[in-house]
Amino acid sequence: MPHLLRQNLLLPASPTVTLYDPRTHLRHLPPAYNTAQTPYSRDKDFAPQLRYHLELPRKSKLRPCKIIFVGDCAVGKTAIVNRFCYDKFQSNYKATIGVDFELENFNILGHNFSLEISFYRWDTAGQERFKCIAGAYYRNANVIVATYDMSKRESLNSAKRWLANALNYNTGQQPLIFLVGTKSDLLTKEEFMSMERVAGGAASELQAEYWSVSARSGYKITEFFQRLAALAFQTNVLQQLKALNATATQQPVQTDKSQTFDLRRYFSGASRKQKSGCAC
Ligand SMILES: Nc1nc2c(ncn2[C@@H]2O[C@H](COP(=O)(O)OP(=O)(O)OP(=O)(O)O)[C@@H](O)[C@H]2O)c(=O)[nH]1
Repeated sequence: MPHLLRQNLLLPASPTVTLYDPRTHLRHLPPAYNTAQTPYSRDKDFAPQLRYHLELPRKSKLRPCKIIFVGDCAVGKTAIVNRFCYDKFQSNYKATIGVDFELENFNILGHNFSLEISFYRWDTAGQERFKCIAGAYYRNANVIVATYDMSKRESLNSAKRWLANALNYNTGQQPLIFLVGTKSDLLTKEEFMSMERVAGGAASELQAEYWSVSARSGYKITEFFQRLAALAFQTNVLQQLKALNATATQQPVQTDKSQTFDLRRYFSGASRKQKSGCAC
């Protein structure tokens, strides 16, 4: 056990403490808002090959996940993020100027995974100077969250346009797409159900996963972010696994072609060699 020499006393080193937070510590894949209607996994758990890959001794560090929120001004983008990150809600509207940015750390299956969340405004008068950074904001998004205000039906059409614009900057990759209806607390039960039917249809067309939320009441905010983080994590790890497999198949290590290539044996063998100091 490592010791520290403090004031001539041998004291045990204090253990690294990771506080357990049920909001951000995930061990299973959280369900979709509507499990019958999602383009993504309907399983109750992560893909088996993901758990298998995470056990491998040689895997690269997980890249942070870039999430962009798009949608009309005042639909509630900032409020959703603030409710999840700080558990706070402000009823007075303060317009976002340029880009706002939040970092949220998850621990998924024992691995650290960060979400880089940003929301951006560039379409209002006097903010033309921010247009030049639009490309940087949109590009390389792992997740796009298109938001609309459930109490303003026209904002759903705007959300579709915002999403199309963001996708134009991400043609080389396939970001996860969510369509999120905000301010569900402002609707009666009938209005809510009617709006969900319309927006659910739009989400299917857009091949997006649909969620209704309320930053004011907190309705489905945590569930939404947990689902988003877990799906982004799974996509990230499976992409890494695919890249490793591609590299491994380009460098055959077996001469007997009748045997299938076992990635786990290959990497565990490599790590044993390293530990024993064998240079061959
Ligand atoms: N009733 C209700 N009001 C909300 C909710 N979410 C946001 N609002 C209000 O809607 C207004 C706009 O919210 P913001 O989160 O600032 O909207 P935004 O999309 O970030 O706006 P921009 O910064 O202009 O892009 C504020 O007055 C919020 O208090 C909600 O869930 N329920």
